[in-house]
Amino acid sequence: HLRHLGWSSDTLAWHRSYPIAQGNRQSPIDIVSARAVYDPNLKPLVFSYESCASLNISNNGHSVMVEFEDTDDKTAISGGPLENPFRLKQFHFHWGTNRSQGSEHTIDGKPFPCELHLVHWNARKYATFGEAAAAPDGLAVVAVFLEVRIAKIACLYDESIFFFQGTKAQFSSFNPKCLLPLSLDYWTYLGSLTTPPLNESVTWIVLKEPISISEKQLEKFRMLLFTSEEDQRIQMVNNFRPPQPLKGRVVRASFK
Ligand SMILES: CC[C@H](CNC(=O)c1ccc(S(N)(=O)=O)cc1)c1ccc2[nH]ccc2c1
Ligand SMILES: [Zn+2]
Repeated sequence: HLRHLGWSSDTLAWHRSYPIAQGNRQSPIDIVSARAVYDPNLKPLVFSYESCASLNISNNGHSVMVEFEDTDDKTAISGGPLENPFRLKQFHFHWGTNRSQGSEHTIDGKPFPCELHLVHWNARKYATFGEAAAAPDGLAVVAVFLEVRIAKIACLYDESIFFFQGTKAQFSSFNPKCLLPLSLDYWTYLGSLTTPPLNESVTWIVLKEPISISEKQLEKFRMLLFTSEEDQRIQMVNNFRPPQPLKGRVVRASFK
């Protein structure tokens, strides 16, 4: 369990095994809204999540993840900065020990308590997710901020399953459309995976409007564990990478 010195200090050591951690298009970043450039050529985002084929929900050791069947474009995103539809592979979350931290991207230096990532891949150009994850235009991840309000989102957390790393349970026909805010205004920039191997293969699409989560639901995430059954228990919290240098990249906005 020593490997869990705490995610945030781990992230500072990642460059030893993954030198790309100090690359030119790393994620997440702090989005300075005044420096984002409005691009009138950016198209609106289209989420075709109608027929949802969610497969399972699992604790993969660094987040809680819902995986989808991605053998065709039935659950895909198109439009926005993308040339063609990208297929939804999985979604997962990043959160903190308390409300003052947890998200990976920040807006004008402000973090949110939680951030949802909807991970899509370019199945028009690449044969497998793994292949797409290694290509500069292979992945598109939609980031949605979650803020704590007395509201509640569709309960994702099925009490009966996973505390421990490696647990997985059947979780069918969950439609992630209910995880999207009303406004689809977004910022977009070229970046990377925020966990090793940190591949620089992600077109990031960060929605401006957050959705609401209840404190109770956030507490449930914090009950998850990084560790497996036999290990000494370590709470899965603060599984977020801090903002990385922009290195000259421009963030475009789909809205004025
Ligand atoms: C290439 C990495 C991949 C495992 N990692 C991910 O899929 C992933 C996805 C999204 C994010 S985030 N937080 O940026 O949204 C971080 C990591 C991965 C690793 C090994 C593999 N073997 C076959 C396929 C395959 C895929
Ligand atoms: Zn993520």
